[in-house]
Amino acid sequence: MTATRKPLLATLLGEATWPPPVWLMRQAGRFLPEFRALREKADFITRCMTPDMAVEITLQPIRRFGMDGAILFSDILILPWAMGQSLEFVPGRGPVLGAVRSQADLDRLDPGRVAQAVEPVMQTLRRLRAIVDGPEAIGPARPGQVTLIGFAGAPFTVACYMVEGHGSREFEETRKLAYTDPAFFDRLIDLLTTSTADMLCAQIEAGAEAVMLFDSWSGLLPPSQFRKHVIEPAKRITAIINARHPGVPVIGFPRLAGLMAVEYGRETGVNAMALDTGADMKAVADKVPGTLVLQGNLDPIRVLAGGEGMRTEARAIRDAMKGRPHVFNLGHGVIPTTPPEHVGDLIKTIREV
Ligand SMILES: Cc1c2[nH]c(c1CCC(=O)O)Cc1[nH]c(c(CCC(=O)O)c1C)Cc1[nH]c(c(CCC(=O)O)c1C)Cc1[nH]c(c(C)c1CCC(=O)O)C2
Repeated sequence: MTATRKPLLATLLGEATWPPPVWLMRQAGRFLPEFRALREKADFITRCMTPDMAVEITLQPIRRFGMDGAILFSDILILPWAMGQSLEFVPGRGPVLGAVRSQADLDRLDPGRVAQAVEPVMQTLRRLRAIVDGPEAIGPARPGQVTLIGFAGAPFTVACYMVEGHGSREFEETRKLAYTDPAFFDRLIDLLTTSTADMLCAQIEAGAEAVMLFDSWSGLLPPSQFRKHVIEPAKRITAIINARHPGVPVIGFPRLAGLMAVEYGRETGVNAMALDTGADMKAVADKVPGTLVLQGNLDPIRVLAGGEGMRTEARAIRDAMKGRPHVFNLGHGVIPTTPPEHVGDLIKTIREV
């Protein structure tokens, strides 16, 4: 007797399932009216740190659409916050942090306090795992079908926000500092590499069945810096996870990396690589090992636009990946103004085979 495996987990472990499993980056978010309703009640960090709320927000999209994956509701900036960096999410502006630009700034942070600070997140995961593996169906998702995904920001992307102190298109201060004070920048990346690996392992111990490493700004780096600050840390984090939790898949997302994504996919040891909107999935598939699972990569604006154009493009991506392990997703997060019906239509389209 073999238990029916969860489609997303099976795919992340290398099985070519058909139709492909589907979930969407930022599926738990502002495009859902039920998310916006909870948003009135508490600020963002409180929502992340209150298990009742985080569990609810994680499950909202599953109840409506029955995606194959439930991604933990949290944020990549919870790690620096847990180390003691000041963090505020300012409506209309995004995250604002007390910039860390010197060794003295770094010395004020304490990785030793992370485990305790993120304990509510671990409680959220324990509760979510009990729910996804419980006897009750979650909306249209069948019982036992949903895979629980944990995540963290990759060291370079988290360093971008830590050093810059806010979002940016170019992160000039961060990239300049990597050149003017490489010793400091290397220590920051090193600290983030070990603490990110620890946090992802803790998420797995709390119930995450797969983990994703978001490197949203990796594409800003030239190849030599990309190898040093993107590929090397991802390789170390994956090796630590593999050693402590063999068999738990790691998804890497080197966003905007262009051709360097191929090197990332070949060298980091990740089980799966998420591709951004600009990548030609088929062309990448031809250049990486057939065992590397690919995830992606419909343009989020296609989902905003909806209609036959969205369905045609979604089918084209799905069908081009047939026969190889593929997780259907977007090339970046769901746009907050996306009509929820478009998301429902997309999930139905992927599964219509
Ligand atoms: C760079 C980055 C961040 N956070 C994240 C990334 C990497 C992915 C990407 O490139 O989008 C990752 C993230 N952020 C959030 C999740 C939760 C799970 C999910 O994907 O649904 C995940 C996986 C919730 C969130 N994180 C944030 C929100 C919106 C805050 C709110 O509701 O007030 C959500 C739902 C806030 C956030 N968090 C961050 C920014 C820049 C912002 C402000 C901009 C924005 O609002 O989108 C940092």
